[in-house]
Amino acid sequence: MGTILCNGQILVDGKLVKKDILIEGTNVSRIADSIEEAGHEVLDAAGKLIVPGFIDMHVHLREPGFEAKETIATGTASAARGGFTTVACMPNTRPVIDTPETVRLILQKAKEEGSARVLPMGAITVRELGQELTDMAALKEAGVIAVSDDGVGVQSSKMMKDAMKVATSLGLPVVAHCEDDSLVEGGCVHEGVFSEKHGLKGIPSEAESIHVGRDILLAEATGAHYHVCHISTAESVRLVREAKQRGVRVTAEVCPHHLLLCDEDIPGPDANYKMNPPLRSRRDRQALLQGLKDGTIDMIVTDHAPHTAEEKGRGIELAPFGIVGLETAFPLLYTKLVLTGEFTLQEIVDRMTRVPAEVFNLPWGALEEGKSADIAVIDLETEKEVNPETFASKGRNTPFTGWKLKGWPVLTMLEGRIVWQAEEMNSEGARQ
Ligand SMILES: NC(=O)N[C@@H](CC(=O)O)C(=O)O
Ligand SMILES: [Zn+2]
Ligand SMILES: [Zn+2]
Repeated sequence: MGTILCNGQILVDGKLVKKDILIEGTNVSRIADSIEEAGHEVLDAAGKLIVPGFIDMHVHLREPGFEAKETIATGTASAARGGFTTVACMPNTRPVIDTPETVRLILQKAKEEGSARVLPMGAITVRELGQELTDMAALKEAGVIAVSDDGVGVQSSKMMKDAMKVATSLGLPVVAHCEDDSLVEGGCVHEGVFSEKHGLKGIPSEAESIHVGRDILLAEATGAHYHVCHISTAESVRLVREAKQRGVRVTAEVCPHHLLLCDEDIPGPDANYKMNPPLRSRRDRQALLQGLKDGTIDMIVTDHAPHTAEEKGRGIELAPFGIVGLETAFPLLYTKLVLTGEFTLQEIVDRMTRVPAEVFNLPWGALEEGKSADIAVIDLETEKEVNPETFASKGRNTPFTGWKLKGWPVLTMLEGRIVWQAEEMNSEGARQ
């Protein structure tokens, strides 16, 4: 017996079209105007949007080592609630994902307890200390899909160049957290209007852009696929745009919070507005929107970075950087970028499905007959307030509390298995 998702709307060349979808086993077996076949479970998706499960190439699941912040079980449950079926997890765990054993542990846990598919990223350097390259061949063999020292920048140009050479020989993208430590020196927010007003140490834009520029040159020299993490400055966007025009293999991701907020929007010294890179200026935010629009920035990721309430309660200077994002990403983007007319629904969905799949050469991100039944069903009508108490994530650290949003995922399917289902999506039973 399969499942028929009936009467939902799918995106076809930018238009919403009503279709029935038959899911059998782990795959989509048929998409048609109407599927009347008897003997299947029927789920009524009337009026709902049906999209491929979202792919998030930048998530912190925190396990092993930081289970008070998040676990593979809670982080992937959070993903499922947000309509994500595939998440790439960053290696800044304890231990760092720098050995095949840790890769295997994560894959095993994800298989046993996960509500989303987990793709581990391996570290570039041992313990992310920037001193010695990891055994990338062994990491790849164990299942990593890319390498990254996310959480810190690779300070040495020589180390980064060597990393690119090895990664390229193995076909692994180099995913870079771009941050020059010598320019950061204890900053906690963007160096700009907010830092000045509150007398806080700022993080200048060049701290990021310098690495982007350096790494583009290194990618050009080595032929590496270089991917810029959480891009946040106008200068970084310009550098990526120019590099793409010259044919360098560079791709980039941006987070919803950088697209929707700037430092002027921070109401006060609240650690829920503290993340790395920080919320930049109004001009930077405009450059990110433009970069996403024109394809300079390829994809949207959350950089879901849960921390405990105790950690985030230490004040803006002492609290760790990071905010959660999986459960609010699509509603934020839909309400603030699609309903406002700045982006089309197709543009936003593509940057969360098809594009990350293409960039990282993954076989998911499309809703097609014969493909994996990774599906998100989304209610575009009901407005709800963001309430962190309802999150499946252990993290409550979000600046979006109380925002009134539409576009909430109500059902998520991973390889044909329902991994999140809002009450309103209860099955009507088998069709006779
Ligand atoms: N983005 C953040 O503010 N924090 C991330 C690290 C990172 O993504 O660089 C974390 O691990 O908490
Ligand atoms: Zn980072
Ligand atoms: Zn991160």
